Amino acid sequence: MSNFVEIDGSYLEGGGQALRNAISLSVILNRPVRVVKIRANRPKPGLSHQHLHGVHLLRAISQADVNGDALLSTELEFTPRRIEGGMYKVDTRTAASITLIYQMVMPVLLFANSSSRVDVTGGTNVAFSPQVEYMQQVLLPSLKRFAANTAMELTVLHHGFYPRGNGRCQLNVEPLQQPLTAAQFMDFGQFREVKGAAYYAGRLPKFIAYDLQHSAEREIHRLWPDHQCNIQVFKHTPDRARDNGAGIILTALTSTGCVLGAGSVGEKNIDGHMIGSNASCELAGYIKNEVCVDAHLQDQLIIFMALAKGCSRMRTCALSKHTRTAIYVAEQMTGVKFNIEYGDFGQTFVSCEGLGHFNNV
Ligand SMILES: Nc1ncnc2c1ncn2[C@@H]1O[C@H](COP(=O)(O)OP(=O)(O)OP(=O)(O)O)[C@@H](O)[C@H]1O
Repeated sequence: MSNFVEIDGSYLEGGGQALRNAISLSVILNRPVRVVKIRANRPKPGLSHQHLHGVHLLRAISQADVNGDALLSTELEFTPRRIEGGMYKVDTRTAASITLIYQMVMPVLLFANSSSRVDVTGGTNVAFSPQVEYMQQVLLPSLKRFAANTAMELTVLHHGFYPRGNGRCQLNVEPLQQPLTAAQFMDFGQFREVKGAAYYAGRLPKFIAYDLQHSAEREIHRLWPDHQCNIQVFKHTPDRARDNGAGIILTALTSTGCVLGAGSVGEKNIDGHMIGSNASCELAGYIKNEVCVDAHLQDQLIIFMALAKGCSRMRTCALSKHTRTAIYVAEQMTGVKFNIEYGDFGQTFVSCEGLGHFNNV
């Protein structure tokens, strides 16, 4: 009889995230996994470059046996061994999202037998994935709640955009000395300030970044005239970004240390006003509802909640399909149960008694 846990990649969101979480948990728990119907709900189903690079990176880290690791493959079997820290390098030669590759390895390397450095070349700011600044400013500080002394450091050496990529980052991870502890994201406290950056690079004109800045600041000042909203405009110099790119990243900070993020990367014929005001409206929604976890951080925290020792809780906005998918994968892989409750003003409360997993290597 097969000892693979089977994960249905078409469940709800039906994108790459089910695969990423399934393989990460497979490596951490040392449980072979078979993922079927990979990215079934995407126009081009199966593994894309980003997913394949992530799978190969985790294969190297865990000396896994892998079947089905080819571009556009819709089924993958992954049998890991142990988690080896060390130096790893990936060159995607595309604009594949660097942060989504990191999303796959970050939880794994916390349980490695030594320190790690993962150097990835690809896209740093690409659509439908966390911008690298989001990972630095929102995800990493939030993960500190699971392990105050977690040493994860993300450095951007070069920014890269769609379609060429050419971005380069380094992620350093120190392994945990004890299990992750349950994290609480329940107390919003008081809204303090909004910070952000409107950036442009390559041959794009300056006014795009000013449009992004003005429209975002206008919305925040209109709603909270007495609060600080400081959005800096800057140009990536050619030594920091070779190609055209522009976008905005905003964070709202609260008195209890919550960090909420919103932002967007410009595409062809970018309308700075529209993107800037969409980002600030998204952020304003979180602040008004006093949620502690934004719509994107939700799904990114699930794997850590499932692994931590004790009951983690989050107060967030409506659950995304990504989050429900992450919960499905975490429940199948770990056996933990997530509890979901609804508040009166559109908040959702998610809690979970985690595994308290620890790799004693
Ligand atoms: N604007 C954003 N800010 C932060 N995180 C984001 C943002 N947009 C998307 N994400 C995150 O990126 C991940 C995207 O997962 P998804 O499965 O859609 O991606 P994917 O692997 O590129 O797959 P696919 O190509 O199948 O969509 C999720 O974790 C989501 O929360």
